[in-house]
Amino acid sequence: MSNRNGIDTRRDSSDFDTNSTRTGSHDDLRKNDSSTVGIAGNERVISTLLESVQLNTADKRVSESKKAAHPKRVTVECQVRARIPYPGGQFYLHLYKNDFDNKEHLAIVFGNTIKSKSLERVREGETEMDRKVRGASVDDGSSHLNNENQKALIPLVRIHSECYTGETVSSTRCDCGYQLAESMRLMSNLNNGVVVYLRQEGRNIGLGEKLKAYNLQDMGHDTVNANLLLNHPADGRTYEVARAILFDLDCLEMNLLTNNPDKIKQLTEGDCDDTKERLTVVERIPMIPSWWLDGDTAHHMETFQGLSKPTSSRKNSFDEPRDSFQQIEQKEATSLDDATDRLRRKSFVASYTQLSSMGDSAPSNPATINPVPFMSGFSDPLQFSSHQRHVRPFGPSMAEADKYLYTKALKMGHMLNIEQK
Ligand SMILES: Nc1nc2c(ncn2[C@@H]2O[C@H](COP(=O)(O)OP(=O)(O)OP(=O)(O)O)[C@@H](O)[C@H]2O)c(=O)[nH]1
Repeated sequence: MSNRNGIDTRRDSSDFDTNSTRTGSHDDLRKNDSSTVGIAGNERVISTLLESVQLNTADKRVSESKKAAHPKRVTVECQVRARIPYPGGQFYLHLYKNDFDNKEHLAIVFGNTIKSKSLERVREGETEMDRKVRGASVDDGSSHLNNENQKALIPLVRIHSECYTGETVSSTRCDCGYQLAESMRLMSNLNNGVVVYLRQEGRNIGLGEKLKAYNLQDMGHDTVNANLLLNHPADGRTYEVARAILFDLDCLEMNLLTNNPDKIKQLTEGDCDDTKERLTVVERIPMIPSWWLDGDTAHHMETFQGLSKPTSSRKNSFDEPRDSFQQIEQKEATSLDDATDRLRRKSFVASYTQLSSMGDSAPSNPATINPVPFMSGFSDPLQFSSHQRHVRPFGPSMAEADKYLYTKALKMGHMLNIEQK
């Protein structure tokens, strides 16, 4: 199968190699869906399926090394850039087209120094107004390329895969909403960073298949087995589009926010274009779930303060003087639109403090705790902006996300210290 640009978009068949046990998995599932044989009730079928899962996990490991050995080179073009104000400040949203798939991948850029080469390129026949409308600068487009400041700091980067459930409707089955909000908060604080937002819903199996996987998880399977039972790889994502976007944004060196070693491997493996330039991850910044840290004010920012060991001649953005937690709180609070929102925020923080101090006896639904004295009408954190809600999820409500995180650590090799929990 080729995409409209003639590029082969088929999954590498070796990635999804079938064997005799595997080919049966869909059928077995269908059998198990029937009213006579439930998945939980048939041990023989379960053990066959699990055997198949183990075999395929082994296949997957082999195929992943093959996948990484031949990274594709992809061309991207930024179509438009626009400023987006949000409760934590503002960023520049970049929308990309590419010749690998027909999805609109995005870059969420913080600070003024990171610019897209393809957006700035002068297009034939365009007027000044055309450039303004697509968000390009109105000089000849080359000034930013000589800007020494642009090269001064190593940006904080996150490669983030779309998760409608976690980000838009605040699912606590996974940590995706938190990861996106926390990355944005850190980048906003540094005023320097990029979230490459890839449309890879459900680790690239799509929302419909992910929802089926959720139903399998409700029958007792973990996130890896659920994917395999649906005949998908545990993780089918590749990162050549991300690599091309970072190259376009001139972010060749970066501090990368991730726990996923496969991302680092794939990102840094292939070259970007005929210049043969490659991306370098100067430092991996772990994504530690905030609810695993001690105390309600324990903060991601503090956890990697002082960790920075720049290996390049460029300055590391973490070496710059940085706001304390209280200053960040104040900055975020004052960026809210009006006094009412500030009151809501105080109320939210107070609720959170109250909940944390209750330890194990905390109710799983934070809305059931006593209204905080500050302004009881706004004590329900769900009334707060989704962004803020994701930055500080309530520990007791994240039990299912914790299960998901354990599986990522134990079965997918993600670098998460589950003893920290
Ligand atoms: N198939 C599947 N996808 C899921 C599930 N839960 C979350 N996702 C998707 O997983 C993607 C995020 O990947 P993760 O494995 O959580 O994390 P990661 O991006 O690999 O690693 P980090 O960089 O450390 O965050 C998003 O596209 C989510 O929609 C699930 O149970 N099944």
